[in-house]
Amino acid sequence: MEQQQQQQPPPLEVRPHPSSSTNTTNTTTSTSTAANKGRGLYATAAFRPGAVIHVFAEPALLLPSLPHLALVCAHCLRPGTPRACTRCRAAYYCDAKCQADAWAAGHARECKALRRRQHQAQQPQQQQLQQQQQKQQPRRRSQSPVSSASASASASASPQSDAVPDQQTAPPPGSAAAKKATSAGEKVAGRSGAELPTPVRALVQALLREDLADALDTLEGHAQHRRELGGAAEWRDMEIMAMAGCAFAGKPVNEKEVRRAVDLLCKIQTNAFHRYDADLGQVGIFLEPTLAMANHSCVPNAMVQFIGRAAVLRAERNIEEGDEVEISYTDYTYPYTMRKEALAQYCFECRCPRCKDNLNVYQVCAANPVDAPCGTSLASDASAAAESHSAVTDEATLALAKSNGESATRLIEDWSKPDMAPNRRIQLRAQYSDCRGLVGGELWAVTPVPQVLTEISIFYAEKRNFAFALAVACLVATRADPYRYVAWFHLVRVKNLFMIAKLLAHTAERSASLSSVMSPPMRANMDQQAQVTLQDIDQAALCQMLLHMILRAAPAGVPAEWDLVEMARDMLEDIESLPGREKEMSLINAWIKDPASETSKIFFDFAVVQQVNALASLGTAALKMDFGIVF
Ligand SMILES: C[S@@+](CC[C@H](N)C(=O)[O-])C[C@H]1O[C@@H](n2cnc3c(N)ncnc32)[C@H](O)[C@@H]1O
Repeated sequence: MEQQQQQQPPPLEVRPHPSSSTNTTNTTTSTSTAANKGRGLYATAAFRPGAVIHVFAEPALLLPSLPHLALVCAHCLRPGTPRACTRCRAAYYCDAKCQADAWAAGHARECKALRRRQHQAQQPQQQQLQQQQQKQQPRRRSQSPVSSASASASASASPQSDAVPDQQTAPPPGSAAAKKATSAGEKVAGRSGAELPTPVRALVQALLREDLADALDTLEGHAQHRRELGGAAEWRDMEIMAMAGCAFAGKPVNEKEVRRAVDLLCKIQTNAFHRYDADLGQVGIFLEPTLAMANHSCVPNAMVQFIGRAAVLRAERNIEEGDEVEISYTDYTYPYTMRKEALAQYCFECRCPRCKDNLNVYQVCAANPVDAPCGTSLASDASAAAESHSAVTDEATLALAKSNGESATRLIEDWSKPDMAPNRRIQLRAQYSDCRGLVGGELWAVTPVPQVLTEISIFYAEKRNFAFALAVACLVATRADPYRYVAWFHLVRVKNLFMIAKLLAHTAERSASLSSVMSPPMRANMDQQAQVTLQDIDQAALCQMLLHMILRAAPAGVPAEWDLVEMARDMLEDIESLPGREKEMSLINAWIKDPASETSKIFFDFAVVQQVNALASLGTAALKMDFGIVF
């Protein structure tokens, strides 16, 4: 199926935004506005929410990020225990097939280039420092950073020697910018191929592979804008990386090459996707030239999901033929100013409805409903419920969502700094306390409340208090997720369903013994409530149905390769092999066969929606007792 889709041209057309006044291939000078978004992707067919628009199976660039080099396969980016390429030791693969495919796709040249640099990186540090000092002198007289690179290029033996700061652009010694610049130099100084920062590694590939450089040439990079407005230190970082890239790729480090390399870096920065893994975080970068034509909106009608090497473009809302297909470059549930900061790296200001009126998640949910087919959502009436939520109807709550959402998110980021965490429980209490205004206003879906609750659920699970972990996860899945991510198949929602299913597997197999840190009388009271709630629920049936919801949320045609689907299938096999569940199995099978029948709807509402909501209520009680805030 994947191959079939791959052979088909995408049902998409690349063309300039209707109100763009210039040919955007060359718009490198100014910040884009909504009226000048450059080119965009336009649908040549209609798509319903959840439909796969296209599978981009052959990325031009797919690269693990530096911290994940030894944790994911360099060819398919799947996590595991990959083995190193014995020649360069800078690429790891799951198996011989991935290695052979990667070799053919370009690693052959990269491997050679990286090995060529290996012995230089092993030079004694002292010797490198001496070289660096010798080369500093003449460069201080040069006018531009690029020409300074040119002056020293012929003498340059390693990327480190090219990383010497130019005085014209150097910030005052000891300033914050100077420290940053030094660290940028350190990023590449004396490193082996296996230690190259991800953008430099991407650049090396672009310099070695003409197909990739050609693809990048057609893309927007905002080089001039970045140079003029990005700040001298940032620009010098780019040049240092560009020089390192040239040196590693075996190119002359002269003005022309460095300028081209900086341009390529800008294009990579503007057009590459960051690939996230639920457990590992940002595992790598992905770039495909057609997909790179998709513009941004904070109320997007499409989303990208990564499966193995492929990027799957799916409709998030109804898309009609001729509509522009827009995706979100950042998490659209974050507060306005934080989205603005994140989007600044793409050199434009977003003017979507969410940004224009600084709407909260409930307002967006109420105004932009996405229908959920029967048996797919824990809150299929979320948009209707949002319409009457005080975050939509009451001015004071609206203002609270705006101001507290912003301030609490920034406070929580501060608490997440390593030196601010004396103890995990204290940290979580402080973070929950930062959310007290939002929780008091029943604003469960407003960032950072769901994020803090998810951390609390993980904390409970780590403490083996699976009942409370489950209850808090259900709170997120019912009171937050359907409002902040309106599409029932959104990855965050599906992952939270999986978290609930995994926790249910624990609570079902244990007697839900709870160990919280609250006072003994409270604990006794709470344990009892938890026990009663859990006893009332057929945990195996609930788990089984949640797993089937995950299977339904997978993109059609490519489910088998989706990690979540693989894990859900494994768990389902275990549950379905349990003896003595014939009655439950026949009900569940009827629901799977025809989820829209009246009996199935009643069954789903009772066995799933009501049970998860009962657990969510337990979650609010658990939070009050364990993380309660004295007002
Ligand atoms: C990945 S590219 C998308 C394709 C791009 N429009 C082009 O013509 O090459 C990202 C760039 O598109 C522009 N862009 C994307 N979304 C935009 C938006 N909502 N408003 C204004 N410009 C946008 C910005 O210039 C941004 O740096």
